[in-house]
This record gives sequence, C-alpha cells and structure tokens, in this order.
Amino acid sequence: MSVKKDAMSGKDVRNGTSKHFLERCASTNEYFDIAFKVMLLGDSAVGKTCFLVQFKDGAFLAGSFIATVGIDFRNKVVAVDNVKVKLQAWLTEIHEYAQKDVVIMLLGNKSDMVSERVIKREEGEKLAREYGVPFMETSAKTGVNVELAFLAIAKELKHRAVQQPNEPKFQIHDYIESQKQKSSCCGFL
Ligand SMILES: Nc1nc2c(ncn2[C@@H]2O[C@H](COP(=O)(O)OP(=O)(O)OP(=O)(O)O)[C@@H](O)[C@H]2O)c(=O)[nH]1
Repeated sequence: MSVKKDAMSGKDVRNGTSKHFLERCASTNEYFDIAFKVMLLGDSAVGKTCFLVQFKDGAFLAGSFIATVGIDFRNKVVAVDNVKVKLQAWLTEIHEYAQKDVVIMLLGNKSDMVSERVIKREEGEKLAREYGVPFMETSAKTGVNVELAFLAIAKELKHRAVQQPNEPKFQIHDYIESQKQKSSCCGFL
C-alpha cells in the first residue's frame, strides 16, 4: 500500500489551525478537510479489491474472482483527531514512480486462510524491515487489520500535513505494533 499527497484544495490546514474549510466528497457526500491518494499495489488476485471493499463497505466480496481491468476507484473519509481525511484508492498497476515523501505499508492479505498459508509471517516482517516500512497481516474476508491499515496511513498523512510545532512526531510503526491483531497469510499487497 502506498500513498502520495494530493493538492490541499485551497484549504488552510497549516500548523493545525482550526481554519478547516470542509469540502464534500462528491461520491459519498461526506465532508473532509484534506485529501490523499492511496494506491493498493500487488499481484492479481491477492485481494486488493476485496480489501478496499471491506474497508469501504464492511463487507467481503466472496465468490468467483473477476480481475480488475483498468482503474477501480473508491473514496472514503476517515476522522483523525477531528480532521476529516479523504482517502482515494486506485486499484490497478500504477505506472508512476512514487514521490520521495510517499507513505508505504506492506500488507500480507488472506490471513484467514491458515491451512493454505504460503508466506510465513517472519518473511513478511523481514521484507518490511529491509525496506523500512510497517507490516501487518490482514484479511479482507474477516476484516482483520483492514481498518487499521487505512487509519495508520491517514494518521501519518494528517500529522505530516497538520503538525503542531510542539506535537511529538507520529510514530506509525509504534502505532501499528500497538494496535494490530496477530493472525496467521498468502498474498502481498
Ligand atoms: N479467504 C480470503 N479470500 C480473499 C481475501 N481477499 C480476497 N479474497 C479472494 O481472492 C480473490 C481475488 O480478490 P480480488 O480482491 O478480486 O483481488 P485483486 O487483487 O483485486 O485482483 P486484480 O483485480 O486481478 O488485481 C477473490 O476470489 C476474493 O474473494 C481474503 O482476505 N481472504
């Protein structure tokens, strides 16, 4: 999962001032303060669409698998410390290089498929350590850690965008370690 910053749409959220000019998301009708783009990257069938649907609608898309062709585009607004952050997700292969300040997280999805596990949790943790990114195992089916993955990204982005001078830096690794549910994984997003 990776995220890059979007334009602030002309709102004044600098230094955490309370001057938030709420905008409304056209597709969900929800108000938000700041918007960021989220991209889910991974091999076909690892569960990117299901992961997003679980986060957005709280439901699992069971049944026959239809590969996404083109861009699958959804919006969701999450609240972080009273700031409404809009996350847009682009589900497709993204032929674009990430910006330097991109926020990246490694997810091992399908953690509910215990007996069919093909990748050890330790392997995921090792890979994440090599790249210096947070890692967690998730399940789009049961919902384990789905909300947390998006919330951690939203918190990191919000803290970067609306950082108070005396506020301690948000530690995404620590936050995830304290919040994540351990489970048993198969495909990497
Ligand atoms: N058991 C289980 N099955 C899952 C999970 N996530 C997705 N699936 C199943 O895996 C298959 C592929 O899921 P998709 O979400 O369509 O995969 P995708 O990564 O979006 O695939 P592309 O569109 O080809 O990129 C579907 O049959 C889903 O029902 C999960 O967490 N657990």
